[in-house]
Amino acid sequence: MPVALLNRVVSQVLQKPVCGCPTAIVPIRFLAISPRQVPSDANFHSVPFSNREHPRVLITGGLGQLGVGLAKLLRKQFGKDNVILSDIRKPPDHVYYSGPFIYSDILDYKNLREIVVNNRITWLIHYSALLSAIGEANVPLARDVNITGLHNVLDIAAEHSLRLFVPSTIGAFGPSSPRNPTPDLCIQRPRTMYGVSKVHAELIGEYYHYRYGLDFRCLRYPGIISADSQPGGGTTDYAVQIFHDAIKSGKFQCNLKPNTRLPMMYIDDCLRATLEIMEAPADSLSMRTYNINAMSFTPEELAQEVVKHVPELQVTYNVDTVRQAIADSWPMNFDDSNARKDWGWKHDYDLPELVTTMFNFHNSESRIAHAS
Ligand SMILES: NC(=O)C1=CN([C@@H]2O[C@H](COP(=O)(O)OP(=O)(O)OC[C@H]3O[C@@H](n4cnc5c(N)ncnc54)[C@H](O)[C@@H]3O)[C@@H](O)[C@H]2O)C=CC1
Ligand SMILES: CC(=O)[C@H](N)C(=O)O
Repeated sequence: MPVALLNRVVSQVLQKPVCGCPTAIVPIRFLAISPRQVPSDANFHSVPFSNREHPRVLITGGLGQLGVGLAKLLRKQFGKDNVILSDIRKPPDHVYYSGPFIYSDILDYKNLREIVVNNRITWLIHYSALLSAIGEANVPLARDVNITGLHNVLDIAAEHSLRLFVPSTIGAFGPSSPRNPTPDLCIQRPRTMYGVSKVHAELIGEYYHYRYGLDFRCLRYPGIISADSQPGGGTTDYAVQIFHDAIKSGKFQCNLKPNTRLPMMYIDDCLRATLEIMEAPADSLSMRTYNINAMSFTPEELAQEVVKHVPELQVTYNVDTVRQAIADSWPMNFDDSNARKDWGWKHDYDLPELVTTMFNFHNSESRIAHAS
């Protein structure tokens, strides 16, 4: 590329758009600075995305606590065949027959690229990860999946002009962050591999946005509570387990201290927020990574609410030192005022509604089980 043209291109790239952030306005291939070393004349197979068309969505790590519910929500909105779930695990029957499923290991760059190309993907929701507690139990694997896997996803998303969503977490903060409340922008020095990998995801995602024009969007989720899916090895898992144990045995042994306060959210709010940030006009986003919040409670406060539905519940405490140390370094309350201001984020579920909804779900499930 001649120097004069290159200079013009670079100065265009650094122009400030309406949202106030410099965004690349020419395709990466013209700059010949693609994130992977691909030839500058390569055909990227990118499909122009028009607002009138439904997006073609790929969800990685889709068989965990959140992916199946998100696929259901997105399929309602965009059509069953436009949303592909993927994972390295075998899907249960009800998932396999509910819409497209494909094997995808995010550590296999070529396979992931092939899936994106062959299915004309325009949105990528990157859910694969090892969560906080399980990540501490297997640090090398957590590093591979959460960091190397993310690099594959980022490069493919940049090369194919995808809109990319990567969730971050309250775990991206650490003991030196302000904990009550924790704002969007503050010191982030997490002490887990999970947290370190998520800070890395936030930073490199934003870097790709400014450097290559990648449409990167990121929400920091609190601990998510769901009725019909199991958590995958995190510090906030107790807040899901208590419902199962209350119904099954009337006894619950909590692995965090009774006064451990953490931000939490019901899954429906979390999935709706994810759809909303993905659909938000780019010029409404003053940032690319937002805190979102709904409620904040301790195990003791949750148990008091659960006892209203299961009065005989007995709660004991047997503290897991690894999880407790993680929880003690995380935010107690999350400040999500920027999300509320910029793109209208609003949660629906506070603690009482959450608990009632969880019991309504479990009661209807057990009625179905008894009837059949
Ligand atoms: N569930 C929660 O409370 C929160 C979740 N998040 C984030 O949301 C995302 C989804 O979370 P969950 O569904 O709870 O996680 P999960 O742990 O339940 O599921 C993760 C999935 O990733 C898959 N996976 C692992 N290695 C893989 C690989 N090499 N290739 C492809 N897939 C692989 C696993 O098989 C699993 O199904 C994660 O990125 C997590 O960090 C953030 C904050 C809170
Ligand atoms: C809050 C999270 O990111 C997750 N649930 C975990 O506890 O690791």
